[in-house]
Amino acid sequence: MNIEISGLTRRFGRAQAVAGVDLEAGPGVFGLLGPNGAGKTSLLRMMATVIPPSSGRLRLLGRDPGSQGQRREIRRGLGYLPQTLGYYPGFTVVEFVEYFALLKEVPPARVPAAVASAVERVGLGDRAKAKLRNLSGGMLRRAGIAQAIVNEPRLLLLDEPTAGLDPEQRVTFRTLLRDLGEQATVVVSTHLVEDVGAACGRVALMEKGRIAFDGTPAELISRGVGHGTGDAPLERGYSAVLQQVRS
Ligand SMILES: Nc1ncnc2c1ncn2[C@@H]1O[C@H](COP(=O)(O)OP(=O)(O)OP(=O)(O)O)[C@@H](O)[C@H]1O
Repeated sequence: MNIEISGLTRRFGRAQAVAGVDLEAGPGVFGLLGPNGAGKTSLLRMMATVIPPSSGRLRLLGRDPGSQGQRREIRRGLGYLPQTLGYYPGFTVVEFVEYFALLKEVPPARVPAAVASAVERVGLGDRAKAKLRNLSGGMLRRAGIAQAIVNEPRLLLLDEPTAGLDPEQRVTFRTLLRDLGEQATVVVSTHLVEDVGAACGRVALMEKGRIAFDGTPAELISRGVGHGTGDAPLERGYSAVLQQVRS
């Protein structure tokens, strides 16, 4: 299992962002849904080794992120696209992705090919030499995805990756997600239920720091039959689960 989590919590002062999560995941694309403030980003940040848990057990790629040496090994096999990623405006796309490849300790001889492949996979091949300050918001998001996949991670964590992507790019991106999920564990936090239906084999729905549903998209759809509100079957499943846990 690439992710092994039990009883995981995270507090920020008085706010209980994550309130006891149990989760195991191997390869595949895993969608993380939930309303604003449900705790998705906090959970992803713990899995990305960016913040430590307040309590509970967390093992990533079979290792303990609480140990400095093992954390370093995890980071070599990890890709993370945060909700907001800082960009150096004067960097070109290639320079930006290369910077992350070096941070993630990709062997230097392999860096140029790894960077070219990541840039190509997100459809920025023709903008490889463009400065980041000259890219659109959606293109910047794609550069962010390129840095996340440049080390061919076994654990890929994407926080709202399709925000800002145009419909054509979103469809292309879902194909990339499915490809990546053949080998890696890919966790995608999103507000777009279409992404989940099209690309995820499994979906969890978070509410108030806990997982209120964990199953296949088809199972989530079936929860909404005759219940829930929404225009699409997944939206009805989503709202039915939320109505149930809130009642
Ligand atoms: N750094 C922080 N300091 C204080 N409170 C925080 C911090 N990060 C998150 N929180 C709080 O923790 C809770 C969960 O937030 P989180 O960002 O994890 O939710 P989310 O599901 O990702 O929301 P969204 O869909 O809006 O991105 C919220 O109540 C939020 O205000």
